[in-house]
Amino acid sequence: MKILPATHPREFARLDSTEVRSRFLVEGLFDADRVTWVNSLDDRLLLGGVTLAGAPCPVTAPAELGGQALCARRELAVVPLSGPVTVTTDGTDHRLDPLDVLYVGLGTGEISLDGTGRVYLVSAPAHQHCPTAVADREKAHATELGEQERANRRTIRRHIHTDGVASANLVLGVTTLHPGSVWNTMPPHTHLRRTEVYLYTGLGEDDHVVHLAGPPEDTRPIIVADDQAVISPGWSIHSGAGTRAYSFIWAMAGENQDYADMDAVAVASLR
Ligand SMILES: O=C(O)C(=O)C[C@H](O)C(=O)CO
Repeated sequence: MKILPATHPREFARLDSTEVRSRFLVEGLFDADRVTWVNSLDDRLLLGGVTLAGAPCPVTAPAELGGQALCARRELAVVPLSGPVTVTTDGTDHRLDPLDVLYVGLGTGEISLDGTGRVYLVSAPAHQHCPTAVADREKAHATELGEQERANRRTIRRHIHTDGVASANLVLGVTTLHPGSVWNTMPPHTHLRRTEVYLYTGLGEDDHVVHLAGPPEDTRPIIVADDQAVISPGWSIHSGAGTRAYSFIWAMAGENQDYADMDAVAVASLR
């Protein structure tokens, strides 16, 4: 498993683009038939992915977690990027369409995936059990944001959050850009109290997102392809412009679960 240690924000400014990519960009998550894991030591967010080909695929903990079951001290979100997919948790089946979300609570034993298509996994440490539940796309709390003139009209769906499917730590949702809009999260923000990961999807082979990362006064672009993720430590902005409309799955863990706990950054102050 690839492990991504934390980076000091002052060090960030000295990294070249290869080094920025190797520390913050998560690629190659969707191998066939077996889950690939990447562990960010920022808030111990564990990111996984697999491409299912019609056979059951167990979701087990990477060896580096110390030999216990994945949800022995963690919770998990399962998000099919294509599908449909059936997730079985301790003998119960949950059917998910693309961009539905299954929350899997602390203490769950056996987890397996079946179906076809790519499945994204996000796990965070948990200290209390919350019930396993489907947070489907149609029932998610949805907010419309942005303006056509700023090319940033988008729908933000919150799936795992304080007023929706409850969790101990993880907060997760899906933002979808309207056709013709390309900017997400601009004006940007930071939230020192939480790490956030964006997994961009729906771009196709030829389109990319220019994701902006780093302290607001010293940002760097990261060119992101379809089904790749970017880790944003609490000190980093996370915003991007695509070469077309797209969706992204945002997932956070840390000190609180308050979606609105953001430190806004003025566009004019960005460097
Ligand atoms: O488009 C947006 O704006 C977002 O989706 C913002 C994310 O939800 C986020 O960054 C939450 O901290």
